[in-house]
Amino acid sequence: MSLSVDISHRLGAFTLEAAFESSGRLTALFGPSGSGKTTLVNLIGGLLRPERGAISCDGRVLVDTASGVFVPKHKRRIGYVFQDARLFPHMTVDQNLRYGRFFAPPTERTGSTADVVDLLGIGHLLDRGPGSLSGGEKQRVAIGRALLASPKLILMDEPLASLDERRKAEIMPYIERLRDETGIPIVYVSHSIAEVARLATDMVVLDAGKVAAAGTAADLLQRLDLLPDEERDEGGAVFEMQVKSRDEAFGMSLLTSPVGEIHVAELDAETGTTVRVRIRARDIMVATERPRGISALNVLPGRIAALGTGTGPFADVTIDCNGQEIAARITRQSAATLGLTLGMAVFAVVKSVTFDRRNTARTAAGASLPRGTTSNPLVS
Ligand SMILES: Nc1ncnc2c1ncn2[C@@H]1O[C@H](COP(=O)(O)OP(=O)(O)OP(=O)(O)O)[C@@H](O)[C@H]1O
Repeated sequence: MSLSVDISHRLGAFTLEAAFESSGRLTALFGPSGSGKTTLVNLIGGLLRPERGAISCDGRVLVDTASGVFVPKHKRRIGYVFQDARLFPHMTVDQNLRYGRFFAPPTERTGSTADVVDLLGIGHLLDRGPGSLSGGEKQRVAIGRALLASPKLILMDEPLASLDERRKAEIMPYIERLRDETGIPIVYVSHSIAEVARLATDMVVLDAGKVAAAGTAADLLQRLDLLPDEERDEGGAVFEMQVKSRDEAFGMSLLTSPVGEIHVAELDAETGTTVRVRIRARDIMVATERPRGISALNVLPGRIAALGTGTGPFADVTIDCNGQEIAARITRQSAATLGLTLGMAVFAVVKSVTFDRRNTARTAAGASLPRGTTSNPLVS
């Protein structure tokens, strides 16, 4: 899919001026509260008409103020999933799903109800009313209802925001399946880096109504400068890795990745599976010599490709490992003590226990996150 946006729109004192293109399977709109994420989603969905500009999806013009085109929202074929599921309380789950189906023109219906029910694991809920469902189950039904309308695009506006961590973890695999198995592009609003790292292929960072950056999630998640202070600890590299072998006795898995082999603990995935792994910048230690006699199992040789020290207590070190960049966050004092300089040979040290389940996710076979894990020349 390709989504192309170039619009300006004023709401009271706030002005959104956004221009970006995305061809991702799941494009995250990320930014602090009030940065314009929902306004942008409403403009894409046709709930708002922009003062200036154009939006097109897969070459189909949804709005273009220059030529006077404005496709009304019910003709855009866009599925919406909101923070609250907004199911009809007087209907059963099955009736809610059928309601979604009603909006797909018969000739354009893709995917059977049975397939959607299976994809989202909601078969056992069909006769129940929304009042008896958990928050996560409601959201799965809301996704099913949106999906059954055979949309060309799905807009998800903070769909996990009202769920606790356990429910979030429960629903994430279904959003991954939606992303990997249906082929329907998703625009996903979030202000959680953990969510974006797990789900997004692409990312648009909004700040005060402007696009601060747009690109692949793998590239932008390493840009710690783009992240708000409270989320900076969550930033870091995201790679797809293959499970090479498992050591049942120790509960360990060995993964092959673009940065080298990685040992992780407690990964519930079979040999040969592709998993998406996040290496948070704050979980990396930097050593100028190969460490010996330490417990950390992952020691990745590399070179310093960028060094951001500034005046605060932290230093952001980008390490090029095997042609792939990894962001590390250490103290400025450590950077000074070690005498870190651009091009210096170093080792990135990562403890295996930092790869908990929150930092690993399954991906569909052949899913292609590493469009973003670009190869960068060594800076020396
Ligand atoms: N109808 C309106 N009239 C005036 N200002 C508005 C209107 N709707 C939104 N705004 C303002 O526009 C700005 C962007 O709002 P928007 O809801 O798009 O932000 P957001 O990034 O989605 O925020 P959040 O993460 O809190 O949901 C905010 O400052 C908001 O107060």
